[in-house]
Amino acid sequence: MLELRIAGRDFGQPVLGEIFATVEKGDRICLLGPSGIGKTTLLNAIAGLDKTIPQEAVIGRDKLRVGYLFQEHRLLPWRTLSANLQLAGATPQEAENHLASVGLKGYGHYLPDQLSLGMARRAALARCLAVKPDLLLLDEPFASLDPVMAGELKTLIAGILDANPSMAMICVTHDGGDAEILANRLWYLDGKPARLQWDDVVGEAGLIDGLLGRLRRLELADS
Ligand SMILES: Nc1ncnc2c1ncn2[C@@H]1O[C@H](COP(=O)(O)OP(=O)(O)OP(=O)(O)O)[C@@H](O)[C@H]1O
Repeated sequence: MLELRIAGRDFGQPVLGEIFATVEKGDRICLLGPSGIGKTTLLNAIAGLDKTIPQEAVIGRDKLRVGYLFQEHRLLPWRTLSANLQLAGATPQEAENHLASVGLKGYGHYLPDQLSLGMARRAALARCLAVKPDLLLLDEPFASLDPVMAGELKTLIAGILDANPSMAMICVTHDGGDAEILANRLWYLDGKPARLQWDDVVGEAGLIDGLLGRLRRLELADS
């Protein structure tokens, strides 16, 4: 459904090197890698937000609806949640339904600033759903949430993916444990410039244990 042929990206100094990969329907990819290595840069390139990356570098994106959950909620602060979702393409009823599906039933008339961090993150996720995405891009969706809220959001996202088996997801995370719950595939970005050092399908418990073991050893080596 998507083919990446990204030649690279630099910001004065090289950040991303060549990135070659494909994303198929139903792929649930967790994108891991050291802090500052270029994970958000790669997500922006995939989303088409980085205008320095030629369109031909991300083949198939023009046919896809993409929902992007940024690190900040990026809801329009002067519009209600329902109005924010309607701007993304939902009808008023669909907006209510999407909000209910993320545990915000009855909050359609709230303004983003009236929400807690966790609620705002879920409202932003509802806005992603309003796009009816083929591809969901999540940039550290659990960052800054307390463990209970993070756990609830993880379960919510896993439920959304289970209910939409053809939807693909790429989720940036620092936590290999997230991958155990969400991923059927792992990307590991590293190097200067950064490349996908691993692109592994998670088929069996043993394989994911092996991958997470490798990751933990790298984390230990880093610290
Ligand atoms: N707009 C920009 N202008 C200049 N440098 C940038 C810009 N965006 C990113 N960078 C640089 O590119 C590198 C990669 O940044 P990026 O945010 O993609 O990393 P990351 O892996 O997502 O980091 P983290 O895990 O800490 O969120 C960093 O050195 C960053 O300073």
